[in-house]
This record gives sequence, C-alpha cells and structure tokens, in this order.
Amino acid sequence: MKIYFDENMPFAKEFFTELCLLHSDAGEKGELIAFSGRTLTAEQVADADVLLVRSITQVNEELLHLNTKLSFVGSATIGTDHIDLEYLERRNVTFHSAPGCNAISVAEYVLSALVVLAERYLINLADLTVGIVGGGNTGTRLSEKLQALSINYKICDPILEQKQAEGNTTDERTYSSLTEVLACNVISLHVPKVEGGQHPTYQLINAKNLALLRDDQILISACRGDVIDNHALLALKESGHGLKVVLDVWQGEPDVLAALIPFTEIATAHIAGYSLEGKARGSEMLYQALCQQLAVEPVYQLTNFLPSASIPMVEINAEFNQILLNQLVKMVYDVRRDDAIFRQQLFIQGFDSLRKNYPIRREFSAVEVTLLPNAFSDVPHRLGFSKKSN
Ligand SMILES: NC(=O)c1ccc[n+]([C@@H]2O[C@H](COP(=O)([O-])OP(=O)(O)OC[C@H]3O[C@@H](n4cnc5c(N)ncnc54)[C@H](O)[C@@H]3O)[C@@H](O)[C@H]2O)c1
Ligand SMILES: O=C(O)[C@H](O)[C@H](O)COP(=O)(O)O
Repeated sequence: MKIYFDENMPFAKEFFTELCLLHSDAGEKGELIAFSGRTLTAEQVADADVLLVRSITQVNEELLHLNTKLSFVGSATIGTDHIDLEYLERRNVTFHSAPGCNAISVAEYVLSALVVLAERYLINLADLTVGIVGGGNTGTRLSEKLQALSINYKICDPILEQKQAEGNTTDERTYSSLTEVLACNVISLHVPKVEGGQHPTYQLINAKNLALLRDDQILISACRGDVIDNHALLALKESGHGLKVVLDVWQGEPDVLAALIPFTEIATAHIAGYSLEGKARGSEMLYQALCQQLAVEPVYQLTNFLPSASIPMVEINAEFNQILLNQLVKMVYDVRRDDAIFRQQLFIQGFDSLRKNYPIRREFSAVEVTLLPNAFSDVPHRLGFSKKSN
C-alpha cells in the first residue's frame, strides 16, 4: 500500500509505517512517501492508495484525475474547505478530517493574545465580555477557559441554536445574536469558511459589520482568512479607528495584505492550531480512522510519542490573580514570539516556511501544576494545566 503524507504531519512515520507494510499485496512494495503540501501534483499522487493532507492542499478532480486506486483521503485538520467532498463521494473514496484536534491549541492562542493585550493596555480581564462567533469545538474550548477565569462570554451560533430549538440536542447553552456578540469587548471568530447557504461566513465581518464596532473593542480571528474582508478592515484602520486587531488567518494565504500588518496588535502565520499536541492529534485521528477502514486494531497512541515539556512542573504558592495568570500562560505560550517572527521574517522566509518551521509549542496540559498551601484556587487545573498524578 502506498501512503502519501504531508511532510508537515508530526509522527506520521511512527503512526503509518507499519500500516503500509502490513497492507501491501504480494509483489507490491509498501511505501510511506512525504510530499510538500502546496506543490503536490496529480502525477505525484497517481499511484496513492491513501492520501494524508493538510489545509494547504486542494483535494479535487484536478489533483486526483490520474489516480484510479485511491481509497482513503485524510486531512489532519479541523477545516475541510480545501476538500471537494462531493467529488470524493462520487469516487467512493472514504474521507476523514480531524474534528477538534487542535481546538485546545486555538483556545490557548486566544487566551495568550488576551493576556498580552491586557498587559499592554492595563485591561482587567474580569471586566470583559468575550463574544464568540461559532460555538463548535474551538469556540467551546475557549468558553471553558473563560469560564475557568470567570470572564463573561456570549456565543453566537445560529446553527446550534436552531438544533436546540428543534429539541434534538442536549446542548443547554444560551445563544446570542451576531449583533449582541459584535457589541462585546472582545470578538473571537471560530467559524468554518462557508460560502452560500443559510449561514454563510464568507466575509461575515464586512464593511457593514465593521462599521458597528467601537474603538475600545478587540477583534480576534483564528478561523479562516476569508471570514473577514481584509480590505474593509484595512480601510477602517486607515480611517483612524481604534479597534485592536489580532489576526492569525489572512485572506488569500499564503499571500497577505501587507498594508494591514502594521495595524494589527498581534499578527501570526495561521499557527493558532499549531501546538505539538494539536498537530499530532490530527495524525493520531487519521491513524485511527485508517485502522478502522483496514479493520486493524490501532496499536499506537499519541502518548507513545509526545516528549516531556521543557518545563514540565510548576509549583504555585500564592492566590491566583491576573499577574499569576499572565506568568503561567506566557511560560507555556507567549504569542508575542510568533508575532515577532511573523513581522521580521514574513517577507524573508515566506508564509509557508514560517508554518513549516514552526518552533515547538506545547499545550497547558504538558505542564503539571502543584498547588501549595497558599494557592487557594484550582483555576490552573480548570484552565487545562495537569494535576500531579498519584
Ligand atoms: N487558525 C487555526 O490554526 C485553526 C485551527 C483550527 C480550526 N480553524 C478554523 O476554525 C474553524 C472552526 O473550528 P471548530 O473546531 O470550532 O469547528 P466546528 O465545526 O467544531 O465548529 C464550527 C461552529 O461554527 C458554527 N457556524 C457555522 N456557520 C456559522 C455562522 N454563520 N455564524 C455562527 N456560527 C456558525 C457551526 O454551527 C459550528 O458549531 C474551522 O472550520 C477551521 O476553519 C483554524
Ligand atoms: O483547520 C485547521 O485544523 C487549522 O486551520 C490547521 O491549523 C491548519 O493547518 P495546516 O493544515 O494548514 O497545516
């Protein structure tokens, strides 16, 4: 069996080598072949049985028309807007993505951005209400962390709200309208890219919605670049509007509207989901899905491969407050590192190279926090830091 995988998929060799050797017919050589996602061609994947991609590879007829043996496509990502799902269905090719794989990573990116901006502008985080657009995996993980910190939030998700109204869900959350969420102190976008239909997200934040925003608000986008009209945002900022902007995703990636960068508080190269755990969970989920397709019991799990964090343990001996939160969050992930790399290197290395060479970043769970007698609250554990195992 020939398995082709994106070179930017951690632990792919560890997870998939055995599968491609075990599942090769007599005479056929099992092979695991890495490719560069942006430049993959139809000729390269003409003999693939399995294709494992990331979001930068468009999987469609153009890519697959020379291939007659493909049976499985996996994307180690949450978003699936790069996949022609109808085409795969017509071809009877099984497709799996990795829902939720990097949702914690995105939530920790947003939290790091909030902590950095709170310090920069002397904001008391407890005074904020965060408006979350999209209450799926990433929006929910974010809301859990905000709840741990007693920060108010509102969620807008007309699709989940509709399901709730129809009674076919156990979800008991209260949903808000887009207008309500756009009035919050912070607006954080967590929707897929959807063009057309009843609830399109393509340029959801357009000139009309941007005109509703106040100078004191923070707008964060770590979902898809097309959800914000980048030219309208640039025009707003050029007019002197005070909106604070955090952008991880950009219209037209890997090209970026360069003029917008100086108007952002934090700018990064679509890496919100790039914790080691987040990316590796994507590989693990595809491994499990392929095992299922091949009717093989999975042997490996992520915990077999994840290294220890460089600071694996911390003891806290003081009451939890914003200063402590600041120290703790930035110890694990300080988004200013990625912002600095982006500003200095984007036009030297290029967008894709910044992503490919992303430095290792861990999730809060990689650090064990021990609460000593003067630490009265377990907020760190509720935020996702690990407890000492007995
Ligand atoms: N920057 C990154 O690194 C990164 C990482 C992970 C995911 N993403 C992007 O974020 C998106 C969301 O991720 P997720 O895991 O939360 O996906 P998800 O599918 O779990 O949740 C998306 C939610 O958005 C809701 N939604 C759809 N249209 C909406 C609309 N018009 N208004 C409000 N809500 C709407 C859906 O009902 C759903 O609940 C992904 O599709 C992906 O494109 C980016
Ligand atoms: O959709 C996702 O899961 C994220 O946007 C993910 O981080 C994309 O990363 P990529 O596949 O482009 O490496």
